Formats: sequence, structure tokens, C-alpha cells
Amino acid sequence: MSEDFERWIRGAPKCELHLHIDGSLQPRRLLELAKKNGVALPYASEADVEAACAFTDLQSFLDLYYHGASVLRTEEDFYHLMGDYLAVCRSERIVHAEIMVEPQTYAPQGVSLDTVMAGFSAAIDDASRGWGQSVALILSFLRHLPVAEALAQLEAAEPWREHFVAIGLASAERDHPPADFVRLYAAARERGYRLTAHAGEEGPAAFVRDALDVLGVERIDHGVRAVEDPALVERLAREGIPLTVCPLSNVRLRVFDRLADHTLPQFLEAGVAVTVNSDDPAYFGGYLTENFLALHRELGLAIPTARRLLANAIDASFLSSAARARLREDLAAYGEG
Ligand SMILES: Nc1ncnc2[nH]cnc12
Ligand SMILES: [Zn+2]
Repeated sequence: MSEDFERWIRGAPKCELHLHIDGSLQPRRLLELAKKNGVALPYASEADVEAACAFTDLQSFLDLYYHGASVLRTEEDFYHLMGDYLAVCRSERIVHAEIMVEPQTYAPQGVSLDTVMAGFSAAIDDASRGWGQSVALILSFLRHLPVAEALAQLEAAEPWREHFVAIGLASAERDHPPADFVRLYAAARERGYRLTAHAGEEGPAAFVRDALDVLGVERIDHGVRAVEDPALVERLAREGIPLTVCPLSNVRLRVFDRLADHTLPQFLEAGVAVTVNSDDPAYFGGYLTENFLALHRELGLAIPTARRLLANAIDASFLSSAARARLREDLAAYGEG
């Protein structure tokens, strides 16, 4: 590990574009909330939770992830969840974060969107006033549930519309193709949301193509399996479609056996606007900085390429062009460490 790289990436102004807020629920907070809210979990200690993070595929992770999120019940719980992640943003210099909120996850516990958003928005206000944290929220839908439920959730989110910049689509990809959500994306587009979706994580390259052509998304979450279709990779580069890639997630969920096998260098080589993100850092062994450090260790990521990845994330963000220009200036002013 080069100390220069580590110092450089820790101090660099970074954007995170792919972060599920429930995926930032730290084991300590998970156990504390389970106890407080009387939710039975099969884990007695943080070590037990960490031991459960030996996933075999996406579904094996999602089972733990939704179980974990079921401990969240009160406005204060949501305040702490968001506040914990924003504290990480402050300490890691993640100056802008686009955060996925998935209200359908909390509905089985009878938790209302008002409770969720009261807690989240209070934590965001505190961080924004406290240290100028920039946040955009993405209203993310669960693709293992019917599109009719997604449409009802989109409608129910109207009172909180101004808090969300975009919609997203997450959860089990394999049997739930983009085409199932055409009506959701049409309705969201009509309401002025920006559009993104998970595609090509476990699903085939064709799902990436369909997310673009059938749903009309402007960026792709993951998208790594696009590499199986060279014409699609060429199109992503030509059309400037960004990919929010999550290296440690891909290894933990067995998309790649080892980080050394990751295809991020191929996408970069092909001129695709890849970005680096953490996905579910509490479950995958590291936040955004750790993803960059792992790429440095395992794939030899050097400062100039890391700078390119950080610039890609600014350009791929859903910020206004004025805000993106300011972040580009801050990054340009940040030296070589
Ligand atoms: N990596 C991932 N893929 C799909 N859905 C998710 N929800 C949380 N993390 C996810
Ligand atoms: Zn994700």
C-alpha cells in the first residue's frame, strides 16, 4: 500500500452516488435498535453479525439486509441511521452523497413514510447546517414486489416529492427484468424525477440495454455485466452513460471471485464513465475510501486514474450544472497529495 495514495484519497473531495441507507446500518446500531424495539435477531454480538456477512450471492445478502432494516421503527431510529452515515461522509470527505431510500422495506413493520422522512430529513438538515454536507435522495423501489405497489408508493411519496431528485430500482434482479417496471418509470418521468436503476449486477447485459431503452434511465447502478456485450460497452462510452460501480460489493456478492478479476479497468479503457461507490458498506467491509484503497491494493489504482473516477462521479451526479462546476473546481484545486 502506498502511503501517498492513501493520504491522497483520504483527503480528496469525493462524491458517492450508490449507497442504500439501510446498507449503512452498522452492527452496533443494529443490535442497539433490535434491543430497544424488541426485535429478535439471531445475533448476540457485532462479531456474530460480521460472521453472517459471508454471502453466496445477492439473495443471501438481501435476506440479512431486510431482516436488519426491520429493527428501524421510530423517527429517532431513522435520524440515527442517516446521521451515522453523514458522520462518515464528514470524516471521509464525501462532500456530496446520493442516497437511496427504500420505503417499501419498512412497510411490513407498519412504519409510515412520514416517520422515515421526518428522521432522515432532520439528520440531513443538521449535516447541511453543521458542515455544509450536500445530499440528494433517490426514491428506490424493490423489484421483487409488484409494479402496482411501486406505483402506489410513488403516489404516497408526493408529500415528500421535493426531497427526492430521482427514482431507482433495487433488490433481486434475476427474475425481475426492467420491462416489469415500464409504468413506474413512465409515471416518475412525468413527475420530473431523474431516472436510474440497478442493472447488470447479477442480471445479464440485456437488462442494462433494457434499462436504457425500455425504462429510459440516464445512469446505471452496477452495470458490470455489460462487459459481456462489447457493442453495449461501446454504446455506454459513446452515449456517456455513467455506471455506479461498487467494487467491494461485487466481491462480497460473488459477482467477481476476487477484486483482481474486476472489470472496472476494462470499462475505463473503453472510455465508459465509471464511478466508485460503496453500495452497502456496513455489510461489505468498507465505506467509499476503503473501496478506493482496495482498488489501489488489488488493481494498482493510481492517483491520476482515481482523480478521473472522482471527476466522473461529479459529472454523473444529479446536481445542478452550477453545483457540479463548483465540485470540479474543488477537485482541480486539490493537489497531488
Ligand atoms: N447490491 C444490491 N443489489 C440490489 N439491491 C440491493 N439493495 C441493497 N443492495 C443491493
Ligand atoms: Zn445497490
